[in-house]
Amino acid sequence: MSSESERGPVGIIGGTGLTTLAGLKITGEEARSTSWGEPSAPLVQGRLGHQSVVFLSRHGNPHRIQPHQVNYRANIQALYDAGVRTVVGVNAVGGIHPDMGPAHIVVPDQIIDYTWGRGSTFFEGDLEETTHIDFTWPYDADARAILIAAATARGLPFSDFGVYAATQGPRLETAAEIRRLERDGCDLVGMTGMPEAVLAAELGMRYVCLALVVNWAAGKSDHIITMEEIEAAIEPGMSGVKGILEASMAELGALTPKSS
Ligand SMILES: CSC[C@H]1O[C@H](OP(=O)(O)O)[C@H](O)[C@@H]1O
Ligand code: HPA
Repeated sequence: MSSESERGPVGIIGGTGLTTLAGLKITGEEARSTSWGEPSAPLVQGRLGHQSVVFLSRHGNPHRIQPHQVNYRANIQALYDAGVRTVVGVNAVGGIHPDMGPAHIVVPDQIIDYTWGRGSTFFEGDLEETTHIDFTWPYDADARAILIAAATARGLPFSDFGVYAATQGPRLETAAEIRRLERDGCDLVGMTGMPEAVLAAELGMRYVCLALVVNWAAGKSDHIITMEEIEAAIEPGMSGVKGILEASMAELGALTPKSS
């Protein structure tokens, strides 16, 4: 744990249904440029309770950037440059696991990357050495424990495990693709979990995913997936997500940076 005066801001990357963070007491806004390009939106600085927070809307504000076109490197680099060393990535997902239907909240413990063609590493160009980071546990254990405790205390429909399948999008999956992901051991499906998680790891940041199930994945219900269904699940579900964020911010902010 670090002392109050040493604390940097906690980063929150909001996704679908979380373009802005209600409850964040905004103190400033900063348009940051990075050597990887422009992040999706200006960084919004503020406080959740006593903890300073930097909020970034993954798909821009308004929501307009497709999942395969997000500049993940610029987003993570901009947060790093703003002093963020712990990041919560909030994701809307489809549920594959039979217990993970709409409104369920999950703190996944693993991820499988099915994306392609994205800028997925900072180790590129004319470098002096090769670097292969360990990525056995893609999500930070301490940050996971904090979110899990907050979700448990609030009595929300919630799972403290799950394998997130990161697909390319922007289309949703076929039923056969979902059956394949299930055979692979995936519990949830979304389009943005990678390379966000690995880029944070490459910079030595703590990264954790807080996922809200907004629909049954393709073929897991008796109907096709509609945006109306997703929008209906987002509003109530995100209020639970915000409650978890508020309840866990101080502890997340007190985590010692991994690479200090
Ligand atoms: C049908 S909504 C798909 C959209 O929602 C998720 O976004 P995010 O992870 O940023 O919350 C998913 O990955 C897709 O981008
Ligand atoms: O069913 C889905 N598939 C991929 N991404 C998603 N994001 C929300 N729901 C889904």
